[in-house]
Amino acid sequence: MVNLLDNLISIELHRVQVLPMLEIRNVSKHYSSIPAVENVSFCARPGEVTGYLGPNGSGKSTTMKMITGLIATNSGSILFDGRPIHADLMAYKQRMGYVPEEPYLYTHLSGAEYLVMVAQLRNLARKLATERIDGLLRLFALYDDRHVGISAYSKGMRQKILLAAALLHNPDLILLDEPFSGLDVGSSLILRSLIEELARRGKVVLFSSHELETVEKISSHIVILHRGKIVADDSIERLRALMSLPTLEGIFSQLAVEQNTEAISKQIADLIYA
Ligand SMILES: Nc1ncnc2c1ncn2[C@@H]1O[C@H](COP(=O)(O)OP(=O)(O)OP(=O)(O)O)[C@@H](O)[C@H]1O
Repeated sequence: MVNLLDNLISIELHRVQVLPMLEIRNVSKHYSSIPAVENVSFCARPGEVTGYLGPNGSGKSTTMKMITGLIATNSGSILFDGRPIHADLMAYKQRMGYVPEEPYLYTHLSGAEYLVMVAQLRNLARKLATERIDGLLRLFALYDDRHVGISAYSKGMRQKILLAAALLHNPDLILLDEPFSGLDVGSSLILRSLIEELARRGKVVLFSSHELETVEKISSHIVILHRGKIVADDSIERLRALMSLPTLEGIFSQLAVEQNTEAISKQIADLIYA
């Protein structure tokens, strides 16, 4: 009986250990002498959607870029699956999909050509790549425009290409920096469900957004940054209970909005009428 219990515990421990987890430990970044991110620590777990929030300039994109390995930290460490990401950055990048805030695309390529290039960089087998690219282009409603140059794509179409490129290799870690930017209502609803579905299937999903209603609907875990520092790191339910506030907007306003928004809007209107 004891042996059986030991075995069960060891199987459970093993199961817990093999689940990939993203850990940010005391990470700081400054540009020249200006601090952008200060001593930030949090975890994003598989099966959860972690919403990363903060006002403009609070350090969200800087954190995302450090997690991708695109920019270096000044201090602290970032671990995935228990290993520092820089221990084998190439292997880590094969497991990561990233949608950047700015759409850096080769606009002289068509949507299909761009995805083929990404598939090659990801070392995807040709047949698998063709199937996935065709499927993603159809599902993102880009198939009819697949041979059109990206320079002629709308903002939303470019965003969908970025999303397809980030998901093509079925990554374990999905980093989405304002992924709803430019998407129409239908596409946003698809992306919302997709984020939830990918988390349900065990992916680690970290996404930043200013759309608090969406974040509230799909995130199980909320991290809020303010001036480069973490001011909240908890489940949405616990944040609501702890702060006795019913909505994420109320919680966010209390923790991270300093301006008197009504007064400022009135001042702007008064200014242009003067
Ligand atoms: N390349 C850079 N050089 C110098 N300062 C930078 C650079 N990138 C970001 N910063 C500064 O770092 C701080 C954090 O910027 P960051 O882009 O991470 O904020 P953010 O939370 O993503 O903002 P937003 O919501 O507006 O996208 C800001 O003060 C910004 O001016």
